[in-house]
Amino acid sequence: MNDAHPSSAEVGVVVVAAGLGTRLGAGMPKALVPLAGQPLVVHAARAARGVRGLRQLVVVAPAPDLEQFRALVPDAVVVAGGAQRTDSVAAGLGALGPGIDVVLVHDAARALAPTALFDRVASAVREGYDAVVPGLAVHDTVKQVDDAGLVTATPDRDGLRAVQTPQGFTRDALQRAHSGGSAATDDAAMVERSGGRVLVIEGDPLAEKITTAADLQNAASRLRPPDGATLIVLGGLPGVGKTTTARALAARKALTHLRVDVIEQAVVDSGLEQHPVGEVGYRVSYELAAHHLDLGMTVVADMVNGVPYARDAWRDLAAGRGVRLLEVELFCSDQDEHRRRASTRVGDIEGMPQPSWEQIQEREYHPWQPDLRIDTAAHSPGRIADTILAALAAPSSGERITR
Ligand SMILES: Nc1ccn([C@@H]2O[C@H](COP(=O)(O)OP(=O)(O)OP(=O)(O)O)[C@@H](O)[C@H]2O)c(=O)n1
Ligand SMILES: C[C@](O)(CO)[C@H](O)COP(=O)(O)O
Repeated sequence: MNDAHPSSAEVGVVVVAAGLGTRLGAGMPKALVPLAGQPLVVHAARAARGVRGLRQLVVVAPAPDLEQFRALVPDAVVVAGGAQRTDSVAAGLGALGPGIDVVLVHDAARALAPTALFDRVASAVREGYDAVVPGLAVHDTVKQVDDAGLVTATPDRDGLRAVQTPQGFTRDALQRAHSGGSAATDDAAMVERSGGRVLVIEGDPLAEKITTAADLQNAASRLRPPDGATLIVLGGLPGVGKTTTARALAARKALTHLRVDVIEQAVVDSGLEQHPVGEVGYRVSYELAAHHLDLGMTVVADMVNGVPYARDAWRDLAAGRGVRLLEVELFCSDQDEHRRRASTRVGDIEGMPQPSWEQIQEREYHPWQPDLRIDTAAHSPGRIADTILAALAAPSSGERITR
């Protein structure tokens, strides 16, 4: 084991997407093949982009298609790959800028690997390993055979793991392994050969590789939303009535109410942070929302959602899971009424500070184009909930509505 990396280590992710996809046989590079309406490389980049401490995203694409990949993943450095996967990883590694200590190498073909897996791998590298690889236990008995098919060994399957990506490395270890000029079907094998210590951590069935048409179908069925799963994103300044609206919705329909204040106070109570806790509440909300959407629940995200980053994260999450998204902005057109609400409201979460009217007015809040804008000065909470449920029942028209 190497000396532990500081937890502030900056992460670079290399998504290798330069393969031809011969076994899939889609008539185009595999990373461009659509899954739930978006190319595999877009799914893979979305998950990679969420990893904590990301400094740079590199996508390695087939040489003739660089411009197409640049348009699909505009925030990535896109470089041309080589004939073998190892060559493509080397090209990606060469494109990484300074200040990166931890490198994650990921197959675009493992398009559904979740961000949480990237985070777990990166954290384990920071604990001080040269390489960290996610893997799943092998359930079949595996035989080793010779060229004639004769069995030469039956390894104990308890000691076997089928490994996945993202695979994580200290930058030094990965560069050392690649400088040896050898090749392998995964980069961890090269680190093993160069004497590095490689840790296998628990993988994720979602990170399975899409190799054949049947794999693509399986991935599509994982993404197909259970009937009715919908993400309702509420947004608006503190005191406009988001939580009241969410409660009115919950009284009418079984749903998951994700209230960021509850999460933030729990984090503070745990002693990990103090108010204001930064983005942790939002990040926990994204993960919980994904989990509940996968269970087929409708989820109401109740938080200010004032900045484009948060709104984009919700959009990406809904698109990635193929669920309907309804963005609802609540506002209070009557300033006196808004101020009255802000100054008279009694917090129902012990320990959670209430923002003052001045703090509310200074809160960062960018103009938005949601599906629905509702004036809470003009409608009762019950009426607002009914309006939102009516919008859910209607087929999505793409029209922006203000009430
Ligand atoms: N020369 C190569 C070969 C593979 N890859 C990438 O490595 C990952 C794993 O490879 P695989 O799933 O085998 O993809 P393909 O090589 O495209 O598939 P096939 O062998 O069926 O052609 C994929 O994301 C693929 O794009 C790459 O970047 N460069
Ligand atoms: C890196 C890898 O995905 C780990 O399972 C795998 O080895 C890639 O192999 P492929 O032959 O390029 O699909």
